[in-house]
Amino acid sequence: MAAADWGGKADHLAGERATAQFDVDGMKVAWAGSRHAVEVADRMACLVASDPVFRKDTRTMLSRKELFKDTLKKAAHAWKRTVELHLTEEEANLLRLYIDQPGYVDLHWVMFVPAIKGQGTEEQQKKWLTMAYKFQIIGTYAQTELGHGSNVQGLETTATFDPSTDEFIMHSPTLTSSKWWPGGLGKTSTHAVVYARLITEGKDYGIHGFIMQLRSLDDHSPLPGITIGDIGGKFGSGAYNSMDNGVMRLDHVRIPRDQMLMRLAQVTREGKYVHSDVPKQLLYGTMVYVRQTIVADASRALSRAVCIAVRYGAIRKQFGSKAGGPETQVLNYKTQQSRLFPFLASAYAFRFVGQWLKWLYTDVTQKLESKDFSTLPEAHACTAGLKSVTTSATADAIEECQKLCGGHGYLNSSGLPELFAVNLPACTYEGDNVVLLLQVARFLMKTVSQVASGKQPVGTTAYMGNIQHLMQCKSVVNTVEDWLNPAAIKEVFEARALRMAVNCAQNISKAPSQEEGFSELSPDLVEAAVAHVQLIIVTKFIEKLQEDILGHGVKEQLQKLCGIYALHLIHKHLGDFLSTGCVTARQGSLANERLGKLYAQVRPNAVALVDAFDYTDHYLGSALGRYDGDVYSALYKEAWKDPLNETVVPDGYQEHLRPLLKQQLKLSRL
Ligand SMILES: CC/C=C\C/C=C\C/C=C\C/C=C\C/C=C\C/C=C/C(=O)SCCNC(=O)CCNC(=O)[C@H](O)C(C)(C)COP(=O)(O)OP(=O)(O)OC[C@H]1O[C@@H](n2cnc3c(N)ncnc32)[C@H](O)[C@@H]1OP(=O)(O)O
Ligand SMILES: Cc1cc2nc3c(=O)[nH]c(=O)nc-3n(C[C@H](O)[C@H](O)[C@H](O)COP(=O)(O)OP(=O)(O)OC[C@H]3O[C@@H](n4cnc5c(N)ncnc54)[C@H](O)[C@@H]3O)c2cc1C
Repeated sequence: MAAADWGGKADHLAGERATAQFDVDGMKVAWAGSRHAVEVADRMACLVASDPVFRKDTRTMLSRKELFKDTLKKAAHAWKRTVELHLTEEEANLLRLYIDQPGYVDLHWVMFVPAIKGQGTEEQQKKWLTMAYKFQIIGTYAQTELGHGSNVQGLETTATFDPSTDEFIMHSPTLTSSKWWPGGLGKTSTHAVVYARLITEGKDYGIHGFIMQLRSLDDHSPLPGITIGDIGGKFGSGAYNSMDNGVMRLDHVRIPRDQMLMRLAQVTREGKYVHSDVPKQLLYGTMVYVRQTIVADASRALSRAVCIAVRYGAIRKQFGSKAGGPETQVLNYKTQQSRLFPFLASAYAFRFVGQWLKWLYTDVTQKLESKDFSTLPEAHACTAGLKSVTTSATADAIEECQKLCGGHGYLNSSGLPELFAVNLPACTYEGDNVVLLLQVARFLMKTVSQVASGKQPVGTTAYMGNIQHLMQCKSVVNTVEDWLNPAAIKEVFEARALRMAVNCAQNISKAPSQEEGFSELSPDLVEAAVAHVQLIIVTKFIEKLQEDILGHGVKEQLQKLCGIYALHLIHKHLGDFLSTGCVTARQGSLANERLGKLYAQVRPNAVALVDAFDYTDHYLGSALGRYDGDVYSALYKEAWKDPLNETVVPDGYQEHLRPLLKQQLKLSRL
């Protein structure tokens, strides 16, 4: 039966859209950041959706080889369209984003180019970036090794300077020093920024970046001394398997001295090591940059999952009234709302904190250019912490959205399994989330000790300066309505974060050494770091609401979402709030009561709130999340695309199924 026979072309969600109490166009602008951003995103999303080369509806059914080739085709076609249409950098980035298929180009643009920009001298940038911008070379970021990822200082690859030839000898001395994971390394990249221990005049100066050519620009074969390949299949069908994450071993490969990235440190012709007067942490600058972009990716991934689950929840009906009345939309169940609406609120919260983080990163970069390094530690803590909290929450939420969609959510055609598989590794890449939270905790412990010695903290830790008040204050909340007050919300989040940090600092000081104390207290430190990061997200949401927000009812909806985001965290982490004495049990239950009321107020706006993400059906890639809500026709149609349905009688019937059935039949007749 043809899919069309199951239903018409109507907008099955029209009724839902009619109940919205705000201007969806205005919300699109608030989400995107500006009218211009909405317009460019729309244009690029439509360009991708209307181009048959960018189809992805059968992606999960391709073999790894077919998928990889499809990724190469899409990347080449995207570049062709970029050149033909003279796309700006902003447009080209969006084009890549809406193609929605991880591939070598991500590493080239997101890591290789920024690493050279951040760590290369002007001369090096001119030489390498000119080629990289034209795709005459393809680059990756080769840091992680088989034996070490988190511990960057533990990397083993060596770069030994040979003054007799003015070259570095790049070498993998052990199996564990094999480069392992870099995206695009396996089969595509012609070049890489390789991180290795710099050895000159017999001394090991630690990790530095080097530009290496890996493959011939004529026939793509690996250069002499380089063994290179793909590390193998990864979690999920389709998903991150489009990326050729690679392994590489180097056997005394020589590169000219000027291929060491020399902005932060240099090796002279004679082999002298010279360090510039900049902090050595700038070597980690590319990671700070990418962590900041990952926060934006997380809000996008979360909003996609929420969009699918909300639209489907409005279509899916289960159980009716006892009197035989119509069945209930599953979105009307309070349990569904209490599981799903915090994710809707989180998507908006992460979006706004991501926009702020982008501003912070730009601000820090400008300061670094004028040799002001004072805000670098805060930028590191903010990017590390927000990357960690937003990606962990997003991965958990996508998984829960699959459950919220019931059985159909488990189908590849729901789009959710692939979305989960693609975003799950964000909890690990660019820094394991726990390792990054420990970096935040280290920053917090330093700040607490500075406060104790009378120094006034600034930026996202400024609240710690209010220590006298925050260590002993009691929440003013007395009624359900009091939880609508942003100042009351902010105060309890500040008090909780500060008290958790101070508790940790006090307990560490009782340990035999700072290091032992930090190690012993690390589970508590991770929780203190999470509390601090959640405070940042809540604060930035509240600050967003103080801006001019245009459009009928837009601000009101955002206020409700901000309330949901903050109050669901109080509900979820009530143990923290109670044990630090920031709220009483009664205030906790008032928060929960307020939350229930907010869910009810958001319910009629839920579909319009996900429409404001402005995603095309192509980008969503979900039979359940379609704009028109024609879910059942779509599921039915998608099923027939499966290769198993290419024949009515399956392959293998003659060899395995028929003989079995025949034999069993024969036995039963005996
Ligand atoms: C369908 C989907 C379709 C398409 C997707 C579309 C688009 C995708 C777009 C983008 C995707 C993004 C990326 C691509 C995907 C994946 C790529 C992945 C790449 C990678 O993973 S690269 C490898 C990353 N590796 C790591 O992150 C390693 C983590 N480890 C570290 O960072 C450090 O080693 C660590 C843990 C910080 C420890 O450092 P160290 O050993 O030096 O120790 P200390 O703790 O003593 O620190 C010393 C000192 O330095 C400070 N510091 C540390 N890091 C930084 C920093 N980054 N910046 C500034 N300062 C830093 C630290 O605080 C200490 O300071 P102190 O002495 O206390 O003052
Ligand atoms: C899909 C994907 C793409 C990637 N792309 C690239 C790339 O392009 N280039 C590149 O160089 N790398 C890349 N990586 C590697 C990535 O950066 C590392 O996997 C990451 O930094 C984590 O390091 P690890 O794998 O060594 O984990 P490990 O450090 O071995 O972590 C294992 C466990 O130990 C815990 N742990 C580790 N240290 C501590 C500690 N000090 N305290 C407490 N717990 C600790 C962690 O929390 C984790 O639970 C990629 C990884 C993935 C999954």
